[in-house]
Amino acid sequence: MGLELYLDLLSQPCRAVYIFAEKNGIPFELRSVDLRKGQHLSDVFAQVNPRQKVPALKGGLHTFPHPSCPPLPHSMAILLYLARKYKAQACVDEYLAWQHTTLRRNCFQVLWHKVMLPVYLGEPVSPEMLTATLAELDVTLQVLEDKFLQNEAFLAGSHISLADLIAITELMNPVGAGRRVFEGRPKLAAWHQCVEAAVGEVLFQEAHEVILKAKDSQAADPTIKRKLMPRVLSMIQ
Ligand SMILES: N[C@@H](CCC(=O)N[C@@H](CS)C(=O)NCC(=O)O)C(=O)O
Repeated sequence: MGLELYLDLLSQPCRAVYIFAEKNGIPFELRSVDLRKGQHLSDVFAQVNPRQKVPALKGGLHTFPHPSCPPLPHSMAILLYLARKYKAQACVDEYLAWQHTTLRRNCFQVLWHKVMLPVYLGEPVSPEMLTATLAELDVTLQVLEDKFLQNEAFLAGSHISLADLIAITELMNPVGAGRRVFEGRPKLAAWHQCVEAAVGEVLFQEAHEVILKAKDSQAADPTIKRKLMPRVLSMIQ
């Protein structure tokens, strides 16, 4: 059985998995799961990932960890599985350990506070809350630049790695929400260019087309909104 990737490119972990698989020539079938239509809450998708989240990977797991194991539901597990199976693992553990509770959280909150809550779900966010969210992101971006990027071309040295892919797909959340994260940050801006060139402009743009249009999302249908709201609230806290 070949690999099946269940993705919505609105989602950062999905974009990281998608670019990684495409860039490394890993053969897979793309299964689209539209979060804004609530497709992740369908019974069919619950068979794939009982946690009802994307990304999810199915198939091709004959060596990891067992043929009958359930699909991998977590993007880090998927990326590490693909990296180990299909290419040498880069030395990025420190970055991965840091980013999940910092950059991931901040970028996700900026997208939701600036766009997804007010525009898509029609739930206003107070200016104080938005200011605090943006200030937290600024602090985290400074750490990304000073501690991880330093004066190198990429986060883990002179070659692109999973760390860069995960970080850039995170940063495209606030970019998609209209935040100019690279403005006034020449090192991060140069890194962005290096990562985009290494990924390839066409694939980079294709993977980010959805998030760059997130600002133009149609307001959610009330039935879908009712279904999504409890999960959204638990996700953005
Ligand atoms: N830690 C998981 C997070 C997955 C996740 O939160 N996915 C979001 C999209 S970014 C999702 O599917 N949310 C739908 C929901 O929870 O209702 C990973 O990295 O794969």
